[in-house]
Amino acid sequence: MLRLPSPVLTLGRVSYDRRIAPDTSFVLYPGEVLCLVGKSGAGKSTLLRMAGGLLRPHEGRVLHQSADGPISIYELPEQALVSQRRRNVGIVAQNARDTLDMAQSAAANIVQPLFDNGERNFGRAMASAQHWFAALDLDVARMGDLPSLFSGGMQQRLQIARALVHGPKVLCLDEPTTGLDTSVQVRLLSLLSGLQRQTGVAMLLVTHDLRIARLIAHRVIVLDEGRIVEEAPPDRLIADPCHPAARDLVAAMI
Ligand SMILES: Nc1ncnc2c1ncn2[C@@H]1O[C@H](COP(=O)(O)OP(=O)(O)OP(=O)(O)O)[C@@H](O)[C@H]1O
Repeated sequence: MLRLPSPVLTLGRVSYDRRIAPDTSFVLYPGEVLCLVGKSGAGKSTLLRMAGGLLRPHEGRVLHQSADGPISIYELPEQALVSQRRRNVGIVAQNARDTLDMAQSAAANIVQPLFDNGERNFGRAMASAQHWFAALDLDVARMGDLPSLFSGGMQQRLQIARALVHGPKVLCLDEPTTGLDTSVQVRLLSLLSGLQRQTGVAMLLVTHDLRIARLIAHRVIVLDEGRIVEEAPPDRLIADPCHPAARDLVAAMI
C-alpha cells in the first residue's frame, strides 16, 4: 500500500475572525507545490501568514515538521516560535520591501537568515550568498549593491535567495510575480520550479491567477470568502471547475 510521507505543514481547523472560516484545514507534503487561489479578499494571505508562523489563528492548530516530529507552533513561547519559523520557513512577499532591508547590501540581506540561525563564520556565509546569487541568475559582481538598485524582478529573486539560503522545509510566497512583465513572471516561475526540484523544499504559493498555478503547482486550493471551496490538481481544476468561485477563476484565464 502506498504510504504518504508525513506532512511538513498541517493546518488543523484554524480560523481567523471573519477572514478565515472555522474548521479550515489542509496539509502540505515534502516537495509539494500547493497554490492558494481566489479572488481579492478571499483570505489567501491570511491563511498563508497563519501557515508560515506569522499570524496566530484565533482557533485551531498549525503543525510544522521538526526533527522531533510535528510541533504545534503557536503553542510555543514567542521566542521559540520565532526560532522555529526562522529555521523552517522562507518568506517571499509581494513587495520586496516587506522582507528586504533596503539600507543593507544585497549580500547582507541574503546572509541574514544564516546569522539568525546561528552561523558565525562570515566566509562560509558569504560563500552561501555567492552560491544563491548565481542560482537565482543574479550577477555576483553586484552582491555589494543596495537592493533598490535592482529591477523589480531581480528584487524578487533576491527575496527568493534570502528565503532559501538556510534550507527551510517550507517556502511561503505571497503573489511573488504580481506587477512584473509577463516574460519576467514566466522566467521567475521557471527559476522557482527548478530550485524547488533541486532543493526539495515544499512551496505554498498565493496567487489570484490560475495560469500561474498551472505552470507551477501540483495541487490547488480554491478559497472563497475565507472558505476552502475546492481542491484539485491544476489541470483537473481548469478542465472541470465545480464551485462558482473556481469557474470565475477559470473564466478569468482567457
Ligand atoms: N488588518 C485587517 N483587518 C481587518 N480586515 C482585514 C485586514 N486585512 C485584510 N482584511 C480583510 O480580510 C479579508 C481577507 O484578506 P486577505 O488579505 O487574506 O485576502 P486575499 O485573498 O489575500 O486578498 P488579496 O488578493 O487582495 O491580497 C479581506 O476582505 C480583507 O479586506
